[in-house]
Amino acid sequence: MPMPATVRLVEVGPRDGLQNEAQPISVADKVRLVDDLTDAGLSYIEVGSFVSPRWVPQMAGSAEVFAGIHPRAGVTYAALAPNLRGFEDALAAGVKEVAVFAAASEAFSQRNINCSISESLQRFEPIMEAARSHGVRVRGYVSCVLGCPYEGKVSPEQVAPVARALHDMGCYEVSLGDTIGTGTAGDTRRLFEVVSAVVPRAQLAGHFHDTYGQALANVYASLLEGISVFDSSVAGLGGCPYAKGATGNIATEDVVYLLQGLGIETGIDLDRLIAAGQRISAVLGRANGSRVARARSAA
Ligand SMILES: CC(C)(COP(=O)([O-])OP(=O)([O-])OC[C@H]1O[C@@H](n2cnc3c(N)ncnc32)[C@H](O)[C@@H]1OP(=O)([O-])[O-])[C@@H](O)C(=O)NCCC(=O)NCCSC(=O)C[C@@](C)(O)CC(=O)[O-]
Repeated sequence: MPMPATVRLVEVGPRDGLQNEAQPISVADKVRLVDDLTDAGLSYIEVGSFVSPRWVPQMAGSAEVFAGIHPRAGVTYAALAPNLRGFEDALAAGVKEVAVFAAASEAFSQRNINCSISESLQRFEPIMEAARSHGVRVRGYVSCVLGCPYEGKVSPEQVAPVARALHDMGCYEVSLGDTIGTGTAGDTRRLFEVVSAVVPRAQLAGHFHDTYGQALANVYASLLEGISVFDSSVAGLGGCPYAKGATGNIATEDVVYLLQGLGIETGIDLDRLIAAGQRISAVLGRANGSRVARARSAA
């Protein structure tokens, strides 16, 4: 399988990254992060979520964040919507692209969105219908594709039908999430081999958390499988509120560095990206989770 010539990065730091922070983060700081990422050349930024504030308090101000950012032409600013209520709130906030999220494990589905996998898929149908009528594009996520915090090992055969269902209902792309970061490069290759039999590779994305330090290897394994879209988080921010012990996503800076070394263009300015990650890390009072950013900032 030839390596892709170009790669698109989906920046999930403002959403997947910040949703897991216990401390309050102001709307102004969130807006600044999104604007910094826009300036760094990211073409796709997941800005927030229209979910229940009881479940994920940190995403409560997402409409205000959307109102405050300075959108740039050609950049997609997206939000998560778990149900029709979330979709309608996103639409009212001017959101043009949403993501629905399912899981490959029943226990995670219950803990994350309070329903079974099949109920979640039924819940997404009215979102797809409303999205079609409003010209809103919908991306799909499957969580726990390589392991579940409650059920342990998850097989690619469990993932494939969920990915297929999202694709069949109209998600233009399905992102496969290693929520707890236990997957290895071998697991990742097999995952894409199996799932690509039901969803074309060009419509699959990789979403790797770095809990076990395998995320960059998993991106490389995915490239070998012809996958060309990856979710990542500036400064490696993040985790998942319903996956105890899960660390952040793979750091965007580290993926950009890997891709530059492979001669794969992303259009991202690494220096500006590092500056964005340093700024938000300072706001949060935590070490930058990107190895590249730490090395460059120490130099
Ligand atoms: C799905 C629900 C809402 C079900 O939650 P529920 O409690 O079953 O919902 P409900 O329909 O029974 O409603 C309960 C209350 O929530 C309200 N409500 C209902 N919907 C909304 C909404 N959209 N926005 C705001 N409020 C809402 C609703 O109005 C009601 O309010 P009350 O009458 O009690 O005052 C809840 O479980 C939820 O919000 N879950 C979100 C979980 C979440 O955001 N998880 C993190 C994102 S997924 C992730 O990070 C993984 C990913 C994507 O990154 C990939 C990976 O790494 O795996």
